[in-house]
Formats: sequence, C-alpha cells, structure tokens
Amino acid sequence: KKVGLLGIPFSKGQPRGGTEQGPQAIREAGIVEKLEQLGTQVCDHGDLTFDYIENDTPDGNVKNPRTVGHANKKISKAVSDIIYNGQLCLNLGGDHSMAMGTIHGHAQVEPDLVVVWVDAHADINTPLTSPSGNIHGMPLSFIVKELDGYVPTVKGFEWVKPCLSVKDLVYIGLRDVDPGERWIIEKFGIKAFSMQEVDKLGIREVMEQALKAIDPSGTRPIHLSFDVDALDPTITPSTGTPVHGGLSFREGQYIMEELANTGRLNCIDVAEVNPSLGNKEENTLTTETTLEVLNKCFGQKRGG
Ligand SMILES: CN[C@](CCCC[B-](O)(O)O)(CCN1CCCCC1)C(=O)O
Ligand SMILES: [Mn+2]
Ligand SMILES: [Mn+2]
Repeated sequence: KKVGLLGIPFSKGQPRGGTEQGPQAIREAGIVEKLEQLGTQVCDHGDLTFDYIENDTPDGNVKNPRTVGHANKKISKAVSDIIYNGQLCLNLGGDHSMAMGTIHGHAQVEPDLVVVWVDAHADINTPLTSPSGNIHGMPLSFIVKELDGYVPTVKGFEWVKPCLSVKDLVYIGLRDVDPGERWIIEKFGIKAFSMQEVDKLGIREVMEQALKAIDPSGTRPIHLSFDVDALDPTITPSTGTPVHGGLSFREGQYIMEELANTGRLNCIDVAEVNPSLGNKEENTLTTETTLEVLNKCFGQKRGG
C-alpha cells in the first residue's frame, strides 16, 4: 500500500508552542527516505495550513475552541481523501487534539475501524471533566458515541459526528489518568492496558489481549494514534506532558511490529513531538526514537 504522508503543524490543543514544528522535525529526521528504503512508496501531501481565528475566547473552560474545531474539520477532510484513495494515511503532528479529526476522517471511509491509542494519557476528558481546558486531553470525548450525552456543545465543534464506540477502543501505556477519565473508562468498560499491566503481563500478552479485545475476528481496519509521550521520557524527552515509567524502546517497537503483522493498519497518527521543549540532543533523540519505533509499522525487521 502507498503511504500518504500528511503534515499537521498544529499546537492549539495545548498551551506549549512548538508542536507545530513536529512535522518538519520528523521529516528532517528522514521519514520519507526511511519509508522508501523499506520499499514503501510515499505520496507526500505536504503540510496542512490552518486559518487564524480571532477572538477565539474560551467556551466554558475549553481553550481555543474555534481554532481547534476548524482545524480538525480540515484534518478530517484531508484524511478522508487520502484513505479514500487507498493510501495508508500517516499523520505527522502536531498536538493530540488532531486525533479527533484524523479518526473522524478515517471513519467516514471505514466506519468499521478500531482504534489503538498508545499514550501515557487517556485523552478522553470531556469539557466538563477536564482539569486544564486543553483540548489535547479531550479528543476522544468528542467522537465516542457513548459519551454523546455527556459532552456539551463547544463552539467550532458543531460539525463533529461521533463515530467510535468504546468497545472499538483500546489503550496501551496509560500512567497519568485524571479522575473523570478513570470514571469514564470504568463506566464504559473501555479496555485499558496501563503500564501496570505492561509490567504484570508483558508486552506480548498485552498486544495479544488488546487486539483480541477490539478485533476478535481479525478483520477490521486499524487506526493507531501514537502519542510519543507513551514512550519513556528518557527516550522521547521533547514532548509537552512527559511522565516517568513509560514504554521502553523495545516495547514500543514490539507494539508496532504486532500492528504491522495484522496487515490492517490504515491510518497512523504521530502526536506531541515538540522540538521547542528540548535542546538539540534531546530533539535528535526524540525524532530518532520516533522513527526507529515507527518504521516497525512499515516492515522494518529487527532481525534483518
Ligand atoms: C491527563 N490529562 C491532562 C493531560 C492531557 C495530555 C494530552 B496528551 O495528548 O499529551 O496525551 C493533564 C491534566 N493534569 C495537569 C496537571 C495537574 C493535574 C491534571 C489534561 O490536561 O487533560
Ligand atoms: Mn500523552
Ligand atoms: Mn495524547
């Protein structure tokens, strides 16, 4: 399958500037060359541009609502087009609020998709449970059908159609979950493999159980939303909300190898790379690690 590369230089889902430099940093680390070396054809769709919305005052406690809402409407359309053209869509972020648009867009073409959310965080606060008002901690709440009655309308989000069921979502890597998110995960029985399960079961068992939980028949299209802060901050330091005790380099690679083995990876987000938060060495380490983990999605074999 050809890979459709889409840059999403966006940062307004959180307060720290710099994630808009994520796409460039990952490109400069050689993502296109790496994919082509693996025999993968790459169609680079360039970077999306986003309109400046003035007077984007908070809606309730939600920050930059119109900017984030409008951006994700554009993201959704761009991803839909790429998937519709039969390409594997690789979205380079940008903060994780982009995943509302990428999953929404993917679901317009593949309504039967399942989501693997690899992250230190659950990113499922509603506007009412969020302690920060930063939308990168809320993207899933706007697209999960079962939360429809719990999410107030937010300026700029009128276009969103919930398109994901909680039974089609699985978390891997959780280690910093807010009380409201804990309540939602519990209430709706969302499958979640926190770092405790990773330690207890081992990553092999986690992947087996995770995929069996959301796709027992082994037939459904997979959307991977990969927040680089899922990995341990010692290997991806340049990110906005680092949390100790993350996935190791090898665990990250194993997750991607198992997803690649399904042959059903259709759409991949790479979120929360923030070059402005690290020094040169930290930024190089972050993008090199991201590439070495990500290339396992595209058939790079550790055994040669
Ligand atoms: C855990 N929830 C946070 C972080 C969301 C991270 C988004 B991601 O895309 O990087 O995963 C943090 C909320 N805490 C902030 C510090 C005080 C306690 C609450 C939020 O703001 O919702
Ligand atoms: Mn995170
Ligand atoms: Mn995230």
